Amino acid sequence: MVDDSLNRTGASLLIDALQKNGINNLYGVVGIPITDLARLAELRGMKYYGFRREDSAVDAAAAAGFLTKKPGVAMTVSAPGFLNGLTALAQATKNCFPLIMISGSSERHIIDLAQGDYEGLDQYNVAKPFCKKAYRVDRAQDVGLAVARAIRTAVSGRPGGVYLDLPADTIAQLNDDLGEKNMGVYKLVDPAPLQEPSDDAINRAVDIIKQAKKPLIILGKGAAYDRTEKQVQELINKTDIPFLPMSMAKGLVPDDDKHSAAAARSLSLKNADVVILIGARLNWMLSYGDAPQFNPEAKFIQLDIDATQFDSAQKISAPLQGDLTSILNKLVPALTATGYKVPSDWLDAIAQDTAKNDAKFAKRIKAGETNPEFGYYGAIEPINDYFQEHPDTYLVSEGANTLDIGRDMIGMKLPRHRLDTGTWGVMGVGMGYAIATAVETGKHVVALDGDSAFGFDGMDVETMCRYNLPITVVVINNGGIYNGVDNVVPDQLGPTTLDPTGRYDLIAKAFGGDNYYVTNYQEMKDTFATAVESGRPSIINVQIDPSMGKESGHIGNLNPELNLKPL
Ligand SMILES: Cc1ncc(Cc2csc(CCOP(=O)(O)OP(=O)(O)O)c2C)c(N)n1
Ligand SMILES: [Mg+2]
Repeated sequence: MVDDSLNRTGASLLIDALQKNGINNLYGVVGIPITDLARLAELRGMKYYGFRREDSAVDAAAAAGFLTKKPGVAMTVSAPGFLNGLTALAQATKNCFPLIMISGSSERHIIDLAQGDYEGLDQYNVAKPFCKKAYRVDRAQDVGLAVARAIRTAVSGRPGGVYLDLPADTIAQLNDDLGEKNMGVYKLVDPAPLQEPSDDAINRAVDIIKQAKKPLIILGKGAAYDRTEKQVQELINKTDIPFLPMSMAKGLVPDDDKHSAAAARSLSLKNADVVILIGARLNWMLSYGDAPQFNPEAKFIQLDIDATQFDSAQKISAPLQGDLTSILNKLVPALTATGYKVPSDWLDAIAQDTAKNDAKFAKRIKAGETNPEFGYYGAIEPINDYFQEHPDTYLVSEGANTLDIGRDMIGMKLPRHRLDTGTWGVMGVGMGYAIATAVETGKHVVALDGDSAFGFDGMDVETMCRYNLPITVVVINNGGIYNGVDNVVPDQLGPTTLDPTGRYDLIAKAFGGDNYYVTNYQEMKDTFATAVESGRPSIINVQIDPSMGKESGHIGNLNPELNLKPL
């Protein structure tokens, strides 16, 4: 009798269930009790990517979810490993990225009697506030169903993070309760069912838009995630309605499309009389839709998969609930059938403001090429030039000034090619996001980091080198969080001070990657394409002047100012 007991273990059933549902990449940090589980996954043909810290691994799985629309899957050990992954689980849920975080855990009776297990923690209950749903699977026979539930929960409705609690006992437990044929593992049917809005809802929205004198479309990362580029481009081309992309929606419509209002952001928000939110939430990033940023008379139309997003901060005059593609497949023909076109004076106003702001920005960029105090503009212009020539390169970015100036300077032409710190502005997502992007797409990835941001997960440069991934990390070193000079007590290290001349690039060299060090525009211009085109893991350390950078970049207004006077 062939001993097929391994095939009936919880571990084997977990791997079968993931593979049967088209999931073949695992991101994690092993240890008790998941090391053999990871080995078995590799034996069964899955690709396991081992990281140096769990938040990077879970961030990687989250980015995989955003890029593929299938849940990314991360695995951690119990307690400390689980807790390290929790920030990334919460971040994925906040960003609506589909993710399943699986953590080894303890037997219920040991936890519930507080008997003090090795790395014992009530993870199932700790996880609940930080994810869309938490599930615990105590019996091997339930593993197939647990994976099915986790996948469906992660991708259906508003996507997000799901926690799957996997006690050590379940991993090795044999499933003797089901027939040889049906081990409880199956391929889900329609994990994320389409949801269409009613005709009434569509007509209500059309009636409002066709009266609009100054409409504006705001594209959120939800519109990028749901692959709405075809419908959105048609909507814009047929009506001429101008658009504003939020950062991870950049490229859904090419940033250089003539309908972009990005360079006239203030004017377009302040004057729009109808604002059409497509997968974008009226949260802090859009000043909750309040004046003075927005027109107090503006009417809001919102397209979202989750009705609870409506009226989160403003009255929504035309709520459209459903998956964005289904909504747009009804809305676009209904609106274009009316023959509606935006009045030319609105387009002219945006075009004039765009020309004025673009001219100012161009001057700042030009000056950056020769500024003796080398700064962000001279450092990032070569990156933008490269992306205009090679739009199928992916960009991951984090930092404050580095993030904000990079977002304004680097035009994207393709959807889902930019990932960044998202709704929460979490530092330390860069390496995980970059590694998963390289793994999932096979394309060249540029990770544009501030020196502080890079410090959160820089050890995963070793991971990037170990898998020999085509990632070019650009560390903009201004010697600090925001800059290297804001110090209130002279001659001592301040709260935002970092090493002003540190050589972050040598970290790549330490692990077999390539390293570059630039101190001016021309050196960056000569170096950047070489590094990316090499297809090798590398770090470019860009040494800029420590005086460069504002407190908190473009969101300094959020800081409670104490108006301190330096000594
Ligand atoms: C997990 C977490 N901890 C702290 C913070 C607070 C923060 C926001 S931005 C930032 C780094 C800014 O410095 P950097 O050098 O990266 O960029 P630059 O402006 O170009 O100098 C920090 C620490 C956040 N957002 N997340
Ligand atoms: Mg910095």
